[in-house]
Amino acid sequence: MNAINQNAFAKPAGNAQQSPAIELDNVTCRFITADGKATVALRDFSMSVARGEFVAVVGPTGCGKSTTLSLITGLLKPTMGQVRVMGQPVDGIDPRIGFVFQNDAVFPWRSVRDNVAAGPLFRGKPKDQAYELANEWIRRVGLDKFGDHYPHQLSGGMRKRVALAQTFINSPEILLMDEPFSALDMQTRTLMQGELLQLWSAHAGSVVFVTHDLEEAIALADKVYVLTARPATLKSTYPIDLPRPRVMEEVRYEQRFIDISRKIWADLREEVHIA
Ligand SMILES: Nc1ncnc2c1ncn2[C@@H]1O[C@H](COP(=O)(O)OP(=O)(O)OP(=O)(O)O)[C@@H](O)[C@H]1O
Repeated sequence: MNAINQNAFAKPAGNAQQSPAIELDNVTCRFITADGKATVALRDFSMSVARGEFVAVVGPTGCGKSTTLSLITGLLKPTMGQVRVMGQPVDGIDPRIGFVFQNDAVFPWRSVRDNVAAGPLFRGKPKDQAYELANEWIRRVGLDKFGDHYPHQLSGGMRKRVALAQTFINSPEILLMDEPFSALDMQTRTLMQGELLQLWSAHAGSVVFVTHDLEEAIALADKVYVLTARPATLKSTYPIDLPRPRVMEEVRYEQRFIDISRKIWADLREEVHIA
């Protein structure tokens, strides 16, 4: 992928006194299933993501990580507590938020170019401008030769690049990622992690990255949140003081990385066993 040094994330206006990008205050989220049973996914959970911060969320399977993202997007409302984005209570779908999920959100019947242009077109950009921007993003994610290809003609890693272009083209101030790379093989995954950091580091956006993979969380993030087994609440928070830029192929062999991994895993392991 080409080096990226232009703004993809919209720079938030204002100064350091601003509210955090995302705040969850004592949030509880309870689901009532069709047979009337209650499941508490999150309990009294608080989290704060600063503007420009890269936060990773880890926790045992089924604890409530994806639920956290759904609360930030406004797809779910908390049973108790408050969720704020840029200082305002969440109220419906916020166009400042972009998503990348495990499953590609590409339209299989559209070419790469049409997929990438879809966001700006939907937001009302004139067609020529939307396609000019799409071509620029296709180039930035290294898919110049594949603009006319369809998703089924691409590898998993290439489809993920389309997903990143589709998301970054909308200049999100907040990017929510739910195990975006977990379906990729190890090498492609490492490449994509590096590409994501390149995109993110050039901009002022905030990222919440949910993953099962503790090493991925540490390699990418400024801060790792460890959740408890369900009902999830915050178990601990770890600032990751590894210097940036980080080289994904090398960072996990550094002694500091190994020390941090060991510490967080000791914490996470207890919860995985409970789950
Ligand atoms: N819409 C829903 N209705 C009922 N229960 C739900 C709903 N969404 C999630 N849950 C339940 O809430 C709990 C938390 O789910 P969530 O998907 O947030 O966990 P997760 O930590 O992301 O899981 P995983 O690690 O397996 O991806 C699970 O027990 C799940 O079954």
